[in-house]
Amino acid sequence: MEHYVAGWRGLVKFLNTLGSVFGFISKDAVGKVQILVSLLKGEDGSHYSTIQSMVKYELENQLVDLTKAGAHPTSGCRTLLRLHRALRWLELFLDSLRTCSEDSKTSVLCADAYNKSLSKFHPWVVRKAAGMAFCLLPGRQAFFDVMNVGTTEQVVAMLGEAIPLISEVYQITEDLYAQHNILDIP
Ligand SMILES: CCCCCCCCCCCCC/C=C/[C@@H](O)[C@H](COP(=O)(O)O)NC(=O)CCCCCCCCCCCCCCC
Repeated sequence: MEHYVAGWRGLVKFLNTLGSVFGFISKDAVGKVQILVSLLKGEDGSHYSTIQSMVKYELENQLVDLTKAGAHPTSGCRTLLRLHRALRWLELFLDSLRTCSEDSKTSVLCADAYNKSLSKFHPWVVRKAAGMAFCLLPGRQAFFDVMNVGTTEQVVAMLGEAIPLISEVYQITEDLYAQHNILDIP
């Protein structure tokens, strides 16, 4: 969990460098990261050291709203699920950045990745706002420059190393949630 949270903090930091139009996205992600940190640092923190132990603890103690929103709007399971769904978007987006041609538009790649993943969990108004924000993404080269990794080849190589790790984390979480039937927490 500590590493999961640290990873998200790094992503949010990067997102913040892209400008204030992404503020509403960053704010939501920060809020969710903050919920997980509070659980991890709270008095029941020992149960939150791994995603597996969190799921077990919260389910065994009825700390999750399973069918309709209720007493536990900020459960660890619900909160992490929101970030988990966003991780799938990230995986698709980074993979398209890695393999795209020089003249590809990041806004289109980002919107395609979003439409294939996270968008299905969002209401119309959020989808619209996200679509508008995507249009303001820097172009491919400028985007690579802010990543501050080096040449395009170095960025592509870094993404080639990072994406399989993101996929692995995504898959482990997805399998765990599927096994406990908690992929639809409201
Ligand atoms: C680089 C471009 C960044 C575009 C980000 C794409 C994701 C678009 C997400 C739009 C979310 C809008 C904000 C509102 C979300 C919430 O309604 C919704 C549901 O929560 P609720 O059930 O508590 O209400 N929240 C979510 O789905 C969680 C969204 C978390 C988004 C985190 C995005 C982090 C982006 C990190 C970018 C890093 C790029 C790295 C490139 C090297």
